Amino acid sequence: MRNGPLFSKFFAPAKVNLTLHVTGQRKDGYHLLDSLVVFADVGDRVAVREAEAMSLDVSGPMAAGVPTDASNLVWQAAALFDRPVAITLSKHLPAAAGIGGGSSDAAATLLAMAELTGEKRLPDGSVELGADVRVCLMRQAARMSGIGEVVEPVGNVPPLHAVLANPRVEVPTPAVFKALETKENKPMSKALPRWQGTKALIDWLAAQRNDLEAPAMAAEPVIAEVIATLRALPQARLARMSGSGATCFALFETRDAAEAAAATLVDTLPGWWVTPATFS
Ligand SMILES: C[C@@](CO)(OP(=O)(O)O)[C@H](O)COP(=O)(O)OP(=O)(O)OC[C@H]1O[C@@H](n2ccc(N)nc2=O)[C@H](O)[C@@H]1O
Ligand SMILES: Nc1ncnc2c1ncn2[C@@H]1O[C@H](COP(=O)(O)OP(=O)(O)O)[C@@H](O)[C@H]1O
Repeated sequence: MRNGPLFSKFFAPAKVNLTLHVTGQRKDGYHLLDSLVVFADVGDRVAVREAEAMSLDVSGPMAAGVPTDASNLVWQAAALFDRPVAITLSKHLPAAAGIGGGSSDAAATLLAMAELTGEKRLPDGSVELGADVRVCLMRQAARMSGIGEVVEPVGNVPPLHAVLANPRVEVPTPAVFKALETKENKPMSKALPRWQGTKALIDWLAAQRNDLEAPAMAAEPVIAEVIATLRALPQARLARMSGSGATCFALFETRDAAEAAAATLVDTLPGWWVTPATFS
């Protein structure tokens, strides 16, 4: 007996680590993090439809190279529900890019499957699909700690206007963590400030870090070029890498400034993936 709709679809927003402090390493090798995470108004799209057998169709401008079999996280997420579905995944985010494509797609699939099946609880194994899946299920600004399993919503993050840029090099997350020299770095302040608007948030962010920037740049020197290029954009207030890279973001005080800067980059660097975005 079915107890949900025949079809369900969810947006899978890009996850952006505004800060990423690596504060230690567990015995099993996983790293302890302290990260302020936000979500963008750009992302992938996932849809699931009841079917006789599992299938996956991957399309969209960033589909090239994304697995179309059971190794895709959307397939693994849907399979946890024990109900065959036809999945369609429209890729707009670059893969292996530090903006959680796989984790956000997995979270969107879990939400779509829960709607389709009428399940109130997510199946065992859901958050183990990836370290970022828990925060991606929340889909709102959050402070993420532990190895990604501790997620607290942060309610007072003012909207941020940004340009996201990726030089189209894939950076494997494990290699970047492995190359990080100092594993024990300072966390963010215990209590986060109550930012009075976008400018105050950007000023505070400027004093925070992404500890994975240095090892990612050592592996892919073009990331330093991306950050320098973003920093030099008119009205850019801050440029930083997200996650383990190679996607970087520049922050602006207005959406108009972000859109104008993105248009300049698209013209001068046609080989890069570039988009204006608003984070919340
Ligand atoms: C670095 C972060 C920051 O948000 O983002 P991305 O660069 O992936 O977007 C995440 O912690 C990544 O999350 P995710 O990409 O889901 O990680 P997983 O697939 O679970 O782990 C990939 C590998 O990264 C390393 N890893 C991941 C998370 C963590 N806290 N410590 C680690 O050392 C481990 O080597 C692990 O095998
Ligand atoms: N739905 C998916 N989208 C992108 N990559 C996926 C997906 N499912 C599995 N992968 C695999 O996961 C790897 C990491 O991709 P992704 O999750 O986008 O990166 P990151 O860990 O940097 O956020 C890719 O190289 C790809 O082979």
